[in-house]
Amino acid sequence: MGDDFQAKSEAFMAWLANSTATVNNKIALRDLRELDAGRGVIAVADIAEDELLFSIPRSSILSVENSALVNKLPAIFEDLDPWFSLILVMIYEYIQGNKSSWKSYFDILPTEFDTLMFWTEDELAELQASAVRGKVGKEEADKSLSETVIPIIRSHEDVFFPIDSQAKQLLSDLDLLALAHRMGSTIMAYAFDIEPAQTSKMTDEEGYASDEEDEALPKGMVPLADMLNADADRNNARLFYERDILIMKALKPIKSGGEIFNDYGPLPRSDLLRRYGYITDNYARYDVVELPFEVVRKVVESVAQIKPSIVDDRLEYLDEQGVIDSGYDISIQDYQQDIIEHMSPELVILIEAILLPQAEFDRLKSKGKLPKADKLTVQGAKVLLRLIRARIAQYATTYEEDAGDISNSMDCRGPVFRSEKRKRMAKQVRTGEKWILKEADRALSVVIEETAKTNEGFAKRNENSPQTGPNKKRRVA
Ligand SMILES: C[S@@+](CC[C@H](N)C(=O)[O-])C[C@H]1O[C@@H](n2cnc3c(N)ncnc32)[C@H](O)[C@@H]1O
Repeated sequence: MGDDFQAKSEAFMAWLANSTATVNNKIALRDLRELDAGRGVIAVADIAEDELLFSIPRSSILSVENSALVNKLPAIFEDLDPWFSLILVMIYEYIQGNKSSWKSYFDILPTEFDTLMFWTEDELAELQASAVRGKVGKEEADKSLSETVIPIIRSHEDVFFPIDSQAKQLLSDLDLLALAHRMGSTIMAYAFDIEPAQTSKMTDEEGYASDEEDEALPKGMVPLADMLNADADRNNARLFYERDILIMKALKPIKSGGEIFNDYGPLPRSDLLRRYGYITDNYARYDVVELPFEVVRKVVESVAQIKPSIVDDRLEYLDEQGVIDSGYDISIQDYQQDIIEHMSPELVILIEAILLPQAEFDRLKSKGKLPKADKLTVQGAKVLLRLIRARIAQYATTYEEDAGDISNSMDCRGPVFRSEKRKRMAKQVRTGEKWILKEADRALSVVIEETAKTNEGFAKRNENSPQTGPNKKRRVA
């Protein structure tokens, strides 16, 4: 079975060889469907650290810059963001069929996805109270694609549809919407942010760039570079941007037979599922639970010793100071360390600000100041504990109910039916989140008990600790 699959892989590699790409003969594109991992790149001989795996000319990248569409309709791209621009280019090139330079590449790109955008309501319900459900954005995507991409195609049908093709007659608006979703989801799971030949992008000392920096970069589909699967622990290759070519290099020695892995950055499993449609335990350490602002608000209102209108005033001030967010993350890690390390600093500030006596709050406000993010009082810890428990109660089942059942099937691979597989992945996500909440509950309870005796503030935040909370950064791909 799957000869078509193999033939397509071979045609793709032949197409690549016809460009000025170079591919090290120690690597090969392989069928990894038995591992439920589609295609992947493996080493067929031992590879040394820093060895070049392949290089792709910038001219082979499927991007706005390289597509004939930009010459035919330059004006449509003027105010269009990188996503919609690349979606349009991909639809255009796809519709050109054999006439597109990227035909062999399209032949190996997916037509179906397990990303959350394509899950049924029934499947999404298995995520229970995970905040990721609110991030799928299906309706918003339907609306924005229908209002931007489809009208552009319809008003330039002469350009988008080749005269001799049936596509114009055959593709209804609904078909175009489905095609736009397919291209959008391909971009989400496959595209790279293409750094210009001369980069001015700011990264921090760990090599992370802010989301804003990445969003500004044009997106492009980089053939072969996107055939690497990814793994947080087994990452052994990385793409480097040079003036005329992009180079994939080994970051460490790779043994013959080993898979070559990229890294998608420190993504919680919920986001891995949303963006890439798969999960592995190796990303569990990046899991977070979001405490939605509405839950925070309800809890602080219920515990505050002040009138609701005063709570509102304080929240307004906190908003001016940039403390209010749609949600606050708590992360996993090791609760032997200070619990406060794993809480969003803004959440601690918010809770402590609500608990302050009025005179103290007024004093801070008059100086434009805020309570310290590194000091949580016992009262603050109690509020946090209520918050954690309110969040736990939002999930339909308990950690214990879920955990027993997934222990032997954490990898979720193999020949299971698609819907069952999705539900099992959802269960892994929600169980990971419940574990964080359970650990936070345990750690807070211990700390409250111990520190209640002294009534001192506790849990100093280590100034050198990594940033947590809503402003997390992403590693440059
Ligand atoms: C950039 S592509 C990698 C190539 C892909 N396997 C293919 O056949 O086209 C990303 C997609 O590969 C799959 N994938 C990536 N890493 C994986 C892994 N470690 N295990 C299973 N699937 C993986 C996911 O479906 C993801 O959306």
